[in-house]
Amino acid sequence: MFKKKNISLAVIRRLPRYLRYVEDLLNHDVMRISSSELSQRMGYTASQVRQDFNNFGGFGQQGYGYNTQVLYENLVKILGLDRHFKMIIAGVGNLGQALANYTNFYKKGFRLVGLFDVDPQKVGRSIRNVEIKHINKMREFIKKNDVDIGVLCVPADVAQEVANLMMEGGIKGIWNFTAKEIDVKDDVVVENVHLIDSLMVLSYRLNEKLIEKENADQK
Ligand SMILES: NC(=O)c1ccc[n+]([C@@H]2O[C@H](COP(=O)([O-])OP(=O)(O)OC[C@H]3O[C@@H](n4cnc5c(N)ncnc54)[C@H](O)[C@@H]3O)[C@@H](O)[C@H]2O)c1
Repeated sequence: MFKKKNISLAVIRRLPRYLRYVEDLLNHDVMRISSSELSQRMGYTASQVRQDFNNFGGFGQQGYGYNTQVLYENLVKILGLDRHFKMIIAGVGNLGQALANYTNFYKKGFRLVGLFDVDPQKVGRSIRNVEIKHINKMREFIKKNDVDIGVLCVPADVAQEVANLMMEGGIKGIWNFTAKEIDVKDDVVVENVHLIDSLMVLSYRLNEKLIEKENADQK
């Protein structure tokens, strides 16, 4: 359906932002947008937007721009959001519980089907009607339910061990929140998340502004 070539990770990382933006246009009944308007509003160049979309065949028409509904549907397909992936969380502590309670994942097609922990105080309790099971039940659960994504929210020192259990069950993708870089089989996809990286980028930009101000004050 779409041109499948080696799409750079930088392009892929821009797609969710396009989707969010186009979704917002649709919510405001904007049914059509030019690439220059889209780019201006998003802070990209028009040629970048065209290039990004051309990776997937391009969805615009010369002189018309983009039909926002068509663009939205294409972005959903490209991102695989129409597949409704099944997801489990291993480690139901502060972060695991926050993620389990975040209903927007469900709205985007990620279905939370299992929660796993070792803590006897947590096992048996439920979050949003999903029961927390002991980690020793996870491998069979993944197999039986054909789970796609495993979310790793355990302490770093057991991350690889828990990731191995996920892979033995046949998990296809791991969303790794731990600080540990995990080793995975070739057919398993890993996405590492470090909120602190984003905070450090904020710190960098804040620092630049403060330096600018300090230099201006000294003049
Ligand atoms: N990437 C990020 O931005 C980010 C942000 C916050 C936390 N983290 C990381 O996420 C992880 C969880 O953080 P937290 O604050 O929720 O910690 P937490 O201590 O509140 O929760 C950890 C949970 O893992 C469980 N656990 C321990 N060993 C286990 C095992 N072998 N199998 C299954 N469950 C097990 C514990 O019982 C506990 O419920 C940590 O590795 C932390 O560093 C990452």
